[in-house]
Amino acid sequence: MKVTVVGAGAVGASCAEYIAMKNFASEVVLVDIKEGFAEGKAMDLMQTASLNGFDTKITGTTGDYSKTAGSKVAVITSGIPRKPGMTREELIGINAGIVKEVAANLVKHSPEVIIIVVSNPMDTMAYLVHKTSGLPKNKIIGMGGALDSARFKYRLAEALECPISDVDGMVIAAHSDTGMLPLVSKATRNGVPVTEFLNDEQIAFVTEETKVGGATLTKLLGTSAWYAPGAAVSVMVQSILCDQKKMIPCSLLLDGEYGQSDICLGVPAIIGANGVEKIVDITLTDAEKEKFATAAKAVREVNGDLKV
Ligand SMILES: NC(=O)c1ccc[n+]([C@@H]2O[C@H](COP(=O)([O-])OP(=O)(O)OC[C@H]3O[C@@H](n4cnc5c(N)ncnc54)[C@H](O)[C@@H]3O)[C@@H](O)[C@H]2O)c1
Ligand SMILES: O=C(O)C[C@H](O)C(=O)O
Repeated sequence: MKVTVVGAGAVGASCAEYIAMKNFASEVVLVDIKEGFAEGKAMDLMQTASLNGFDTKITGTTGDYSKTAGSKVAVITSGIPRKPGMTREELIGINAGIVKEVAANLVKHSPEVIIIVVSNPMDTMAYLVHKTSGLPKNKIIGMGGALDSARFKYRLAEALECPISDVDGMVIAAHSDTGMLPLVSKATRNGVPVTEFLNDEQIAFVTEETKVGGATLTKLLGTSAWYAPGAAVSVMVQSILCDQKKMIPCSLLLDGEYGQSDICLGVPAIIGANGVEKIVDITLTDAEKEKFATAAKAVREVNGDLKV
């Protein structure tokens, strides 16, 4: 099955690379606006195929969406990333126009496509695609929670001084420095709540470092991260293409779930061949419910800046 990745920059190329390396898609089409850039990235990646042992065909195009026709999944990574000191929300002015136009082009050539939105501010960009693309709500999925949960597990393993494969945990709510909600109450090491091993100070550290995970990397790299974002997208694409029905926190259009409507926010969902198969309703503590509502309020304010 064919996957399109729009934006052949840092994140887009990383998505294509991880998808190809996992060998579950027949073709990945990279699209970029910069002349020759997607073609060059595709050729470079294809020259890793014999070395890395994959058969996925990677092609590139400068803006020719006819080459994306018949895509089962399309990933939108086009747009600008933040620089150190910026918030993701500051990117809305440039990225909203790009995301809206890209989504329209994708749907024109692949009316049945499932879109994964990556460009920031992601929750608002996912909402924009819902408002403008005409796709049903199960076919628009924002990527944030998969990445933020991976960062949560990284910080938990560091604090627990244990292998990452020992830990489990999930981050929901907004993909923003302040609106992320790492679910400490549900995080475990081999099924044992992490609260049995970590004190309040350690938990506060893990929580805060998870929330500012993207900002920390942006400060270190001078631009935002790409390896873990690409890997997170590849997990979501695989769950769709292989109908794995994995439970992944994603930014989805809510219609009463978690007390919110007409907004995209990170919630656990079953991701399979139909895109969003089901939003999973989990019990939150009162404090978590309050934080979820506060995150929703902030995202609503950003959504208010959209001209839709
Ligand atoms: N949701 C997440 O978890 C997450 C994670 C990492 C990055 N991001 C976001 O992803 C976006 C991309 O980040 P990056 O580091 O890859 O940036 P980048 O600058 O490396 O790549 C972006 C690419 O988009 C291309 N582009 C711009 N306008 C386009 C258009 N109209 N059509 C096709 N291509 C177009 C650019 O030419 C560029 O190659 C940013 O908005 C960033 O904030 C989100
Ligand atoms: O931090 C960013 O701006 C990019 C992305 O949202 C991330 O979390 O890595």
